[in-house]
Amino acid sequence: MTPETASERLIGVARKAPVIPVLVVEDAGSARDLAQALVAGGLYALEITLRTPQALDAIRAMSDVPGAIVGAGTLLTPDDARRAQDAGATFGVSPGSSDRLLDACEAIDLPMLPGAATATEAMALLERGYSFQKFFPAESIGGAPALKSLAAPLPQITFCPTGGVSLANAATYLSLPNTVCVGGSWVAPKHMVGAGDWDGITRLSAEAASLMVA
Ligand SMILES: O=C(O)C(=O)C[C@H](O)[C@H](O)COP(=O)(O)O
Repeated sequence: MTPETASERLIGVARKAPVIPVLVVEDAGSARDLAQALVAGGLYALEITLRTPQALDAIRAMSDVPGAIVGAGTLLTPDDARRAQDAGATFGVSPGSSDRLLDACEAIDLPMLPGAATATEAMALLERGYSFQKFFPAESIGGAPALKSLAAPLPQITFCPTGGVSLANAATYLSLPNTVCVGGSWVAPKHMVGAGDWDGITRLSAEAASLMVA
């Protein structure tokens, strides 16, 4: 899959809801309930980070939840991309990018949302064909003002800011012309997942889903 096609497809996915939950799953046994709770609130694209031993099993468990569009985050290596796809991930997300990782995702047709933190990184990804990028770690590299500044010289890049985004600042990002959605872990807090508070997570999901995109 070409980078152009990957970005186009993922922007389509990103437009389905203003927030992509970033999930760190410790217990694959509750992954299905978690995905159902988020989808019930109106968030469909889910990013399961490959940061826990249970992540691939969680992707497997979530991938047949009706309405869920399951992706894998924290993809760092070609092997990560292959294992995530084998488990059922339909897209990949990375905090940054490397040629090896992007080559692998293109070769196996896994649409990829690669990360950029500077104009130079964003330009390199654009040169390769990725017009949809994750802006990471959003809050600590200048937040919405920094992302707004990138929109002036690079209006052809659309971003999903992630890292430090919360209900309190998401609307500011979503009002930017170059932001189509945000990523964040706040919709599935560890204590609520641990307690199996699925109604509570559906409420957080619905609150996030009602945020307006400019
Ligand atoms: O794992 C990845 O692929 C990442 O790039 C990092 C995540 O996007 C952030 O850790 C989410 O940040 P918070 O919403 O502040 O918890």
